[in-house]
Amino acid sequence: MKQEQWCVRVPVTEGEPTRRQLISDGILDISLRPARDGTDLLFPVTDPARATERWECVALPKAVPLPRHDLVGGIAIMQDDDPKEAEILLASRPSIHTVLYAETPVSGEYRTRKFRVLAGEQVTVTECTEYGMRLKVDLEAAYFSARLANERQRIVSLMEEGERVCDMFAGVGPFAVALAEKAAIVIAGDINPGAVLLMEENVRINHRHNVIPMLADALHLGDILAGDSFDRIIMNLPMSPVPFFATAVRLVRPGGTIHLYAMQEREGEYREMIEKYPCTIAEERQVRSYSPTQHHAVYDITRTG
Ligand SMILES: C[S@@+](CC[C@H](N)C(=O)[O-])C[C@H]1O[C@@H](n2cnc3c(N)ncnc32)[C@H](O)[C@@H]1O
Repeated sequence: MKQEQWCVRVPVTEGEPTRRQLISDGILDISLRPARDGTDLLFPVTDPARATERWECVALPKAVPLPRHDLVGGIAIMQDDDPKEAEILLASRPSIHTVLYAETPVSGEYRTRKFRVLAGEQVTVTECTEYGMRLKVDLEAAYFSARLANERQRIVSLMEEGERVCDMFAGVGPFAVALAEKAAIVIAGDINPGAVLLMEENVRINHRHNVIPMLADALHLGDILAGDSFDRIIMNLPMSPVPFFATAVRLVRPGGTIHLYAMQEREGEYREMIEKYPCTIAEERQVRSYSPTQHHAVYDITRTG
């Protein structure tokens, strides 16, 4: 659609410096495309006093603001229950196949949510990529959050080649598969059979030959893996890690590391509990903020004795 507007005429050779000047003066009309007339360019402006003439310019399509959402592979999870906005979101990128709304918060032993499809395909399954790793997820069947992607890479960077690793709450296997790049072996347990099935698939599609997915209650890992000891333990059950910490200490070798993830309101909240064991805290860091009062923290803990 064409629209008449005040314009500044300049030779094409002066186009770029003029465009920059008009932007810095705050008078370039960005809703219209600059026009060409022979060897001249006409920049639409909002200030008639700076214009040389009126000219017809083509209107640019307006950028549609997208509703707030999280992306996991081809699934967008919207924060509002709004099917009309969901259709806009679905149309915004060809890679989005489904738009979901979470009907419940993350809850229960499996840390899952119930979803309703607002637009697109009736599925909760998708595949995402994280630092080259492919992950098949089913957002309703098993917990998954893409927000720990950087944290997983931090742990990989701390590792030595050939470590023995145990991931006590492995979910669909994002830590296990990522850490397997450097580890000799990763034992990866979860209590949710749906998560373990997806983890097996993720191990396979990423061609890992050193991950053992295991359907197991972490409380029993001390007995299941009796006699084994590990260089590194991942404990990512941030809402309730305390009952499992004794098992983690039992599984890690002296000098080895436990990464304990915890949801906390104040810094150092878990320090006293940790220091009841033969352990020192090498580092405590905030991974991400979770709510106005809580943040997801990680304690890097060394077993001393
Ligand atoms: C917060 S999720 C973390 C999953 C995964 N580590 C990740 O980063 O995506 C916690 C996982 O612990 C599992 N879980 C809960 N209680 C458990 C238990 N007693 N033993 C083993 N796994 C458990 C849940 O099924 C869930 O998959």
